[in-house]
Amino acid sequence: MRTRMCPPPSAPQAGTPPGLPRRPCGGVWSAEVAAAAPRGGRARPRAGAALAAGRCERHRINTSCSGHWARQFREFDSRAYLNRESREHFTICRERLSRAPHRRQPRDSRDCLCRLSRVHHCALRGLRQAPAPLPAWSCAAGWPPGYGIDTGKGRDRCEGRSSMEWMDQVKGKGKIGLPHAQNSQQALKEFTATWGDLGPERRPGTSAPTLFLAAPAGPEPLGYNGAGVRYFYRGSGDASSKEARGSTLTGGAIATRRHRWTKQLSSDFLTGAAMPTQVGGARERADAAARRVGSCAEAKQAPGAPAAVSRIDLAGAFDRAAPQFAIQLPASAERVEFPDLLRPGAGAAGRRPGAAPKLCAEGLARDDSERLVRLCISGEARAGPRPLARPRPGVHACVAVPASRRELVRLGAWRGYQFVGAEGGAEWALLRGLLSREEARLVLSRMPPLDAFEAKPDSIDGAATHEFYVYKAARLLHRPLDDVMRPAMDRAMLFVRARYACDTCVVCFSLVRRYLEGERRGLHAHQDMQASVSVVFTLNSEDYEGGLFLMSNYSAAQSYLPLRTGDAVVHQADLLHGVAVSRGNRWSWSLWIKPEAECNMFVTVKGHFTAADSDGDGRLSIAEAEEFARRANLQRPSAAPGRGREVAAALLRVADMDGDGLLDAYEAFTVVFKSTMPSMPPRVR
Ligand SMILES: O=C(O)CCC(=O)C(=O)O
Ligand SMILES: [Fe+2]
Repeated sequence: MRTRMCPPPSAPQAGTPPGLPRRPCGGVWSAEVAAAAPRGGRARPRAGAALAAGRCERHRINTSCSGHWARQFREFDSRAYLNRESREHFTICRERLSRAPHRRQPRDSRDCLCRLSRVHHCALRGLRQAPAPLPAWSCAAGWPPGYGIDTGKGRDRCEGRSSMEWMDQVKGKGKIGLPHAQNSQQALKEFTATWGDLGPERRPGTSAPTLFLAAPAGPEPLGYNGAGVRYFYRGSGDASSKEARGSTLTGGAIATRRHRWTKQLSSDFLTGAAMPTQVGGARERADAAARRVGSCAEAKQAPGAPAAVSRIDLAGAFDRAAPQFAIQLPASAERVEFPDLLRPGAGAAGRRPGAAPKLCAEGLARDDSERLVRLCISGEARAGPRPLARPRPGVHACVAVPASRRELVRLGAWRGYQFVGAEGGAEWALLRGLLSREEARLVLSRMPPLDAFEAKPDSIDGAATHEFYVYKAARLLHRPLDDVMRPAMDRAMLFVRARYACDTCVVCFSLVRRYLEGERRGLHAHQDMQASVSVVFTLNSEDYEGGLFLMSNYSAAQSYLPLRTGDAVVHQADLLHGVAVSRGNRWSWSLWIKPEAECNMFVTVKGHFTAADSDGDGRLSIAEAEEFARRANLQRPSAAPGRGREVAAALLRVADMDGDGLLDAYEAFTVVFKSTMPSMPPRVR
């Protein structure tokens, strides 16, 4: 291990404060270091911080130079939120430095460090000088212009918050950077009002979208998730590949002009794990990762065990940074025990044994118990894409069930329990057995054939929806299902009308979703922006593991509601939720409820679409899109009056998800959908 200083540069150094040695790797000491330097002594900033801030200081490196260099470089490259200018600058720096005097293989860690710090320094200088500053709203707490970087140490210049946390807050609550918005609904409303400004050509100085995570000059393709929140692309380590720009920040769907919608695991944002670096194959990678998570998280009924006992096999590899899994508490469970959590060496060949974990909490899960239980399992994980050199102790898996309290509810002749809770400030209610078991059985028995289900790209993840509509825009489409669903729907509406100030609310959409093995395994975390109130019924909890999860923000752990067949979850558009099924086939039935006038809008939009589609081929060309935009009164703030073609071009750019240059009805509806969000009626009870 060496601790020598870099050789002094031959040129005299300007700007070296008295009391400090000549700066070893070129440049000047930062004011911060100078201030921290003891009189006549030498500053000793922490090595990591010093590197990240571009200072060169005594530093010990105990690893091979090239490996260390490469690792640091990769980290910097992938973590920095670079806008285009910074990225170019960074690339130039990298190239220049690779041709610089240090080009020869570094002889030791000292040379390595010098080169490393020079790259950092150069790149950071580039960042500071980036001509396109981040807009003021990029961080409410005042992220200085031109400086948007996460050093990988979890800190940035955004008032001490890591940019990760900051992003989190933006995505989860929509509050940061939105000085006028009181809540995410309002924020998103403001956001969607600027829909026309989506697009790569947005320039600084134009009116800023209210919820926008990228520098205006950032990598071009932008997309938004189900909540209407736009993400920008994280810089990729592979600068040579344009496709690599598709590597995304986190959860939700990303749409680009060039690429179809891609899936993304939400967990990788915080952990940095399983971060796909290229769009090509991102879906496959996400699927593989989902499978990995699924396979490690099995909650099984032990063969021959009494029905009340459930067993968890932590099998296979799981994400060491954020292993998560869900179990369904068996409906009949009185006591839930996990006697054999991890059997060392058991299972698939090549699996590494882990130290036996211990149960840190156990819970009772009686039917209709006062609260839903939460179970945690602690242990040490050795599994993973690469075994950990030193397993980390601590809680590695939690069967997280949101906290709740139980209340008795009467809805007409129906009497039952509701569990109420809140996740990330968004309230939910679980109505146990709002649909009776018999009704659930009838619903399943009347299910239309699989090919009658829609397979359009889902607005959340772009994959086939596999959903069947019983009502669309309040119009009944399938009587056989409605006949058996109606009593439960009426009960749900009694509940909704009593709980929310929404007298004119109607069931605007009623749909069944299926999550079949080999077909669809889940739905990314999202908010239901298409409904004022959503009601989701569980139709067959016995047949699958996993299910509906809630999240308090996009980086938070998923907590699973222990739903049983017939249970209904009622929530509003602010609840972040998704679906993950790790085994079996799942069916759910959702009601999307909104004020009648807002619901009728779909009929109006459909009328506009049909009227604009002059050749009747079901798809709008740019000329037809112009007519559609005019009729639907879609506006683009920065477009001059009378510039209809410009509006239509922006509309196509934003809405044309399959990139065929035309707008089909689904694409047109989606964009209108997102630009006209429902109100969120206040809760009255
Ligand atoms: O299938 C479910 O349980 C929920 C579906 C959902 O969240 C949605 O369609 O928005
Ligand atoms: Fe949803």
